[in-house]
Amino acid sequence: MSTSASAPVTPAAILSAPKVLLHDHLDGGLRPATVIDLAEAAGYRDLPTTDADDLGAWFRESADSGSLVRYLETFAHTCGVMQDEDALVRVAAECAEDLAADGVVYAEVRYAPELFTERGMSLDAIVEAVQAGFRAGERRAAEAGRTIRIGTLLCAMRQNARSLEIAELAVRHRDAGVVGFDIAGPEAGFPPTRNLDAFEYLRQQNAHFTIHAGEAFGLPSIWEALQHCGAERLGHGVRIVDDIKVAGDGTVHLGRLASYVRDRRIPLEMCPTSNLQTGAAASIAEHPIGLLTRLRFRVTVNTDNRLMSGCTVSSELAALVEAFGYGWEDLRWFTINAMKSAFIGFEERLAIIEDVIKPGYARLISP
Ligand SMILES: O=c1[nH]cnc2c1ncn2[C@@H]1O[C@H](CO)[C@@H](O)[C@H]1O
Ligand SMILES: [Zn+2]
Repeated sequence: MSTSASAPVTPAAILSAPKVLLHDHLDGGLRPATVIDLAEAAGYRDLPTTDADDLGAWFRESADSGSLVRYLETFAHTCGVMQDEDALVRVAAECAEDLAADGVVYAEVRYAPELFTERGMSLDAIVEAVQAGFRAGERRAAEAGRTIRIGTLLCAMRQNARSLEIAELAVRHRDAGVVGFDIAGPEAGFPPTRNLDAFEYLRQQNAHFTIHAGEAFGLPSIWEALQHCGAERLGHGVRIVDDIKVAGDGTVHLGRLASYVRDRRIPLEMCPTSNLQTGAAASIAEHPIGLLTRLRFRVTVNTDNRLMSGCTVSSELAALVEAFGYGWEDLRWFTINAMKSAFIGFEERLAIIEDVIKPGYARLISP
């Protein structure tokens, strides 16, 4: 709860607060005008419109389908224009700039390299281009007075059978800023255990990974991700509420899996607006993030796809403030939860918490 001496928790004040983002897709965060420019440059002719405002609205409306599978169809157009080095560098640089402008101080941004090979780029060249773009964007943000650091996660697509190859790619580039691995794409019908060899390899390599689980499918997916695959974090993980019973008198009972997730402090990369669009939750007020926060699960707040969901970290936090009445202590808690759960080293995480996050919120809590 905010104290009387604190700054009011307005959207503008939230924008100024330091924030941490763990779950954001590079190919779900392009500027609409950039999609149009890149389509023009590459001779990509399938865009539904070449007006930037209309295109932004088209992405938001098309993704608002109530189904993950249909939500994912919109990525054909972003991936369609991300097939050469210049495009990848530009998209990654703009991503870093846009996140910095939103007040994000540390972000882990993910994408699936296998989706950018249509015009012949190699997987290694794709990773190098995106890394170069992130570094350029960090420099431009610094010139504009904002410090941001971006770590990269490489995704393998659940429906393809390339996860070991992508896991090896992630390990090959770990000293250049690839900090982890993920599997993404349609969840139903593609359980995480299809990729056991990749997860086994990553564990042998002391590498980090998260898994999209408990979004479009329920507890078995979360259980497999944790207990068969060894995921350190859960992408979304919202369906963990299926293992929590709240009685009429308010008494809460956690099943064994929910207890495990809370006891082990497994980070939940929650993405409220995205979940409304894919049908995983009916409204922000009814989103399980309210209950999970109250029960002190390790909740983090994320964007998933800024283009398709028309959101930023600040707007997601503002929506939670409005729905649940959160104050600065709650927003700081989400932010520190996220920083503690990042895939960079302990000392680096601690430095951002002590030198950036805590002083940033202290200014807002007692100005
Ligand atoms: O919420 C999600 N759940 C599952 N897969 C997703 C989600 N958002 C995006 N992608 C998928 O991840 C790929 C790599 O970035 C995207 O191309 C999209 O297909
Ligand atoms: Zn996602």
